[in-house]
Amino acid sequence: MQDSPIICDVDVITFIESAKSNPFFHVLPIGLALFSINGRFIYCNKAYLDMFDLPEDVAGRHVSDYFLTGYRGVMECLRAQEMVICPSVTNTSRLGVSLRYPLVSRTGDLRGVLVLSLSPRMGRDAVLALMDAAQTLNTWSGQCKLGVNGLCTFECMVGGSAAMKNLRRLGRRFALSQEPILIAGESGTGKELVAQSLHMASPRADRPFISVNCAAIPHELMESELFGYDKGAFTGARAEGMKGKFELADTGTIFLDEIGEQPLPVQAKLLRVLESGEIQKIAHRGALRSDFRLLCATNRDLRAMVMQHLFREDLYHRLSVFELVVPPLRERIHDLPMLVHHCISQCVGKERARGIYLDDEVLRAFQQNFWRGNVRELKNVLTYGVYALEEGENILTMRHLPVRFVREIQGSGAAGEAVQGGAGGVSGMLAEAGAHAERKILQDTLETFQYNKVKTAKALGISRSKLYRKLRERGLFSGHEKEPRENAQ
Ligand SMILES: Nc1ncnc2c1ncn2[C@@H]1O[C@H](COP(=O)(O)OP(=O)(O)OP(=O)(O)O)[C@@H](O)[C@H]1O
Repeated sequence: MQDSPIICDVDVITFIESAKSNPFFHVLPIGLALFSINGRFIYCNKAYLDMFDLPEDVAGRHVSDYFLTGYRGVMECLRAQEMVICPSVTNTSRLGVSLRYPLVSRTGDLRGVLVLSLSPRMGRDAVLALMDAAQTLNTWSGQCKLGVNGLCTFECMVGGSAAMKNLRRLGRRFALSQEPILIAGESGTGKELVAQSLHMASPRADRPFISVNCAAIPHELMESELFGYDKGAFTGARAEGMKGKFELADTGTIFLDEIGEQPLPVQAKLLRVLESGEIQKIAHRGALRSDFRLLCATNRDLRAMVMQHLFREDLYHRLSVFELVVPPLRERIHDLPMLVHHCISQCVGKERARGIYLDDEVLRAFQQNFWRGNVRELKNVLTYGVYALEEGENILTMRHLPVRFVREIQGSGAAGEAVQGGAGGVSGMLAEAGAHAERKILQDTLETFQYNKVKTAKALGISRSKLYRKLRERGLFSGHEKEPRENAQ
């Protein structure tokens, strides 16, 4: 797979004439379409027509006559002259996954767009595997592009670990439903990116995405922000009234970040909106309807909040029909090299990033660090490090990293081994190698059993409490879950 344009010497018309008369294109199970530089259909094979239920005489019609997101995809591919992957949704709700390549002649002239489409009905697993492959290649080639409206997509989210693959796999499936999704995970793990990716993988991808950070809104303003108000609602209100976020999200998605920060009275109103689909705008006679899809995120333990009567139980159950847990960075340390590459590229551009390396000591320290601030912390440390490089320097060493970060990892037992490197002679090196091997075994077994601690402990032949102890020693414990009592199995 490549992101650069496909260079074609073959005349597009000649290609179409031979495609039309070649039975191979009629039996090909992959949808294939060609668009002109104005976004008009030039050619579609049978699989494409069937997949999207298009008429046989579609040639000459514009992509926007039939497609919602597909339209934006083709036009973005023409504009940016880069590969664009995102779902194709027709205005009759037929769904496929499409890869769009710009066709450029040797002299650099844009000739059109070649679209390859796969139908989820052809085998969802095959479609997901293809999208994962595209994602991995995109990340490594530094070509990770945001979606057509600047939002992140699952293909752009960096990470090839089993945990991230599982997150993407479930996310793409859940995205197709209309039910709310609760995104849980520590701060800085990428919950907001997951929310954007869910929207982009949903049939509403071309519709509004309204993001609300509940922690940033004072409690007394929350109701008016979410549900809006009519003119003259209260002193200090805008004379013309204000649309609430739910109203703005009509036909699209509303994302409530830090949902755990909602005050109880607003939680009650939220539940009513979810159950009835009706919004009660302040000082408005009657109710308004809004067709929204709700996504929420939290870094708090909502179940514990329910027990403490800080979060409504009925709302919790309504929100958590689908729950996606974004794993902390230390539980997907295999993603570290990819993320490092991605963060440095974002900082200095992909050309310069290719020449920047981490020395072994830094790499070991990174692998063994607890990463309390997750990807956000990694990004900050690398940004500091890259700017601390002197002109002509290419290798990031410990002396380029923030003093606070270095002190922290020197203070933590696990990372101490990393920072001191082989300074402890043969026995130090053996201890380090042993710790490294143990960490790898723990990590691999956790991934094999999808982070199920009971199964992992059983497979390793140790008690659950010993497993937790080992995870903590090797910097793999998320601290999110409750630990079993000593002797518990
Ligand atoms: N898988 C990823 N690929 C690329 N960048 C990522 C990934 N995960 C996180 N990031 C980056 O890390 C930073 C934090 O991500 P984000 O804001 O989505 O986290 P969050 O979990 O919503 O945090 P918070 O709970 O504090 O709101 C962002 O700069 C984001 O771009």
